[in-house]
Amino acid sequence: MITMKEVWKTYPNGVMAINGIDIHIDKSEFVYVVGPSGAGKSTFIKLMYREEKPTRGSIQIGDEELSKVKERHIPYLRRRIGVVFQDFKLLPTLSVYENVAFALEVIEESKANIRKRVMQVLEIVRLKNKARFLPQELSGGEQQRVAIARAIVNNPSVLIADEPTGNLDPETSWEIMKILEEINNRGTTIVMATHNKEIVNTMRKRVIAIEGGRVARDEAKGDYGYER
Ligand SMILES: Nc1ncnc2c1ncn2[C@@H]1O[C@H](COP(=O)(O)OP(=O)(O)OP(=O)(O)O)[C@@H](O)[C@H]1O
Repeated sequence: MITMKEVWKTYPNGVMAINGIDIHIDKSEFVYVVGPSGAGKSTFIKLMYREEKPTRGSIQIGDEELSKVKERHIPYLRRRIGVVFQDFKLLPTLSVYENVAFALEVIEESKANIRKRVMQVLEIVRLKNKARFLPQELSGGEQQRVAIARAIVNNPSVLIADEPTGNLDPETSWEIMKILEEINNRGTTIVMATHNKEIVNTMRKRVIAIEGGRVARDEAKGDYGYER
């Protein structure tokens, strides 16, 4: 599903964030990306959704080579790769419904299809009853659930999450993890960068540890491994 071959990333200021990474992630895997601050986790993840381009090497998602995707085709790529961020990134003046529908509208779906699909995903994240609310009227956990709904509305094969529980309390973080696990159980590959030791150590999924821009550890039922 996701293959990185000899991937390197040096930022324009000369920082070498990723220094030769080779990994393969299969369909339906759930993978945690861990590592010390500044280790390159966000860069690794940004390369996967084509927010950054590698300086060298190839990244393939499904049968698509990311470096060959043209700028104008990126919205279509995001249809197959959903992304969730620590700070939710919802549009503040749009309702829950509109925030989720927006992702479909940019690729010109019909109104009837939009309505059907948006209500389906709001049901998955258990927010159907708050479709008309504005983001500011929701708790942090609810806002993150909207962001997840938006990320999966196009039924992507891969969901990428960069610290999705970073702004949430432990209980709310677990609610988010439950939803991500349900989405994973439906067949979506999930890659999640996190500093949340408790979640990683409880879930016992594949753990890729990045240190100094390289894979320091890659374990099938791994643990967090750092004091934090
Ligand atoms: N846009 C950028 N331009 C220049 N350097 C950057 C940029 N983004 C990140 N870096 C640098 O690349 C290195 C890796 O950063 P990255 O954000 O990938 O680490 P991280 O593991 O996600 O850290 P954290 O856990 O603190 O979020 C750091 O030295 C950082 O300063």
